Amino acid sequence: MKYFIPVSDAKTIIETQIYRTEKITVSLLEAQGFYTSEPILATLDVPSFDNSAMDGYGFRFEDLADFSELKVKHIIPAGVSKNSFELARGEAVRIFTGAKIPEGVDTVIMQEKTIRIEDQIQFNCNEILKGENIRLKGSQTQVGTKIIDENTFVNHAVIGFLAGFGIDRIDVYRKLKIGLLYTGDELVEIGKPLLDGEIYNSNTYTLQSALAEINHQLSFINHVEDTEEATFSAIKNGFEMVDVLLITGGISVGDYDYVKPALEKSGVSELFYKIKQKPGKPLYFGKLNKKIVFALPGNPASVFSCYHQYVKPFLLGCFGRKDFNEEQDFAISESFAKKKSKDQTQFLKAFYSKGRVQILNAQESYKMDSVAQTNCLVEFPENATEINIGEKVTIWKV
Ligand SMILES: Nc1nc2c(c(=O)[nH]1)N[C@H]1C(S)=C(S)[C@@H](COP(=O)(O)OP(=O)(O)OC[C@H]3O[C@@H](n4cnc5c(N)ncnc54)[C@H](O)[C@@H]3O)O[C@H]1N2
Ligand code: MOO
Repeated sequence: MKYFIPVSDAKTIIETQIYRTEKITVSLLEAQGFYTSEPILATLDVPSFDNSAMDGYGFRFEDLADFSELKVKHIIPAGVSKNSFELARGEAVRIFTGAKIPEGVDTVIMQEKTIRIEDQIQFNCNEILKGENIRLKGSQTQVGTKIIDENTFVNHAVIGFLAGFGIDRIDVYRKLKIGLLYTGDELVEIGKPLLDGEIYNSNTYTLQSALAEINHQLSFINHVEDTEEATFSAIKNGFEMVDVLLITGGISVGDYDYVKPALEKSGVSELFYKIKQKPGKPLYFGKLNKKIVFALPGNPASVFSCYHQYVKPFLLGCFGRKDFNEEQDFAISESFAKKKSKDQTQFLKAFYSKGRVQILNAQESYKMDSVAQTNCLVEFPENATEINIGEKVTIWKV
């Protein structure tokens, strides 16, 4: 059991819990938002035959030495394989974009560069090179070559690329099943009026949309009453349905904070509780068999920061990703100087642009106005006591 640990220790502990989900096979369109679990090999040469890149005329380049005009003899639309003719000397074929190049043709001229008089075409031979406007078989990809690596994020571009090979099913890693419990009797759903002392639930919206941005969905979002029994049974039931349970609020030390005792009662092994950081000090990370739980502190900006620093890296890590948008050497701009005590990392809402980063006002964990403006978190390291203009810092893009 680790208590009140440095950020780096917390990240290491989380990393040791990252695991791969099973491989599943899904249809090409269903694969959107998943990561591939196997390399994919080309099932075809693409293009699978030599074809014309233009609407125009195809001919034998060497004929240009002997003929000042060519006679158009055959018509070849796309989708038609017409190779059953001999292209005689001095002849051309009328051909269209994507149509198969017939035997004998080695060059295509686009029609705008020609003058057609009845069945003859003329053009300036100096404007055309041998082989022009022909897309050669296998010039994009040759059959058997690797076209997609394992762990590739499947987006519309990848889907379109694979469709070009006629690939209709692919192997991907199953997505994690994630559920969300949120605690707090003061919380009201948007759309309902607020009574005195109540606030709108916003944390579940932050998390639901953050997960959507990484193509994950929540299996459920349940509001939990602030009682020990309700918290225990919500956690117990929640674990039955998911791989990863997220909880917000109720993880601190107040009389109505039942999450930690309920996790203990559910048999969860605590992997750490509390991090030397701001915001998000009382973050809890635990495990029940293979199932993972993150209990995030309820303050809205703590939820935002803990999601980016811990939850998202875990979820992406389970897909084999290690690119967590961390970038070094951003220079602090504008008149911002902040002192803090040693022994605490701070994640400061900030805005980066062109290698420079401006730390925003309103860093308190109940304030969301800076969260709405931020495009990165600046890491104010544990042992640093000041952060000054011009200083180079690490940022985490959000
Ligand atoms: N005596 C101490 N008190 C507190 C400590 C401490 O160390 N000793 N830590 C503070 C810190 S830091 C944090 S962070 C919070 C975390 O508290 P909880 O996780 O128990 O969260 P709650 O008390 O339930 O809520 C905190 C705050 O956030 C609001 N909240 C909660 N859920 C939502 C939601 N879904 N949407 C919007 N806002 C939400 C809630 O109303 C509270 O204002 O503890 C400090 N206290
Ligand atoms: O750690 Mo809390 O998130 O500072 O308010």
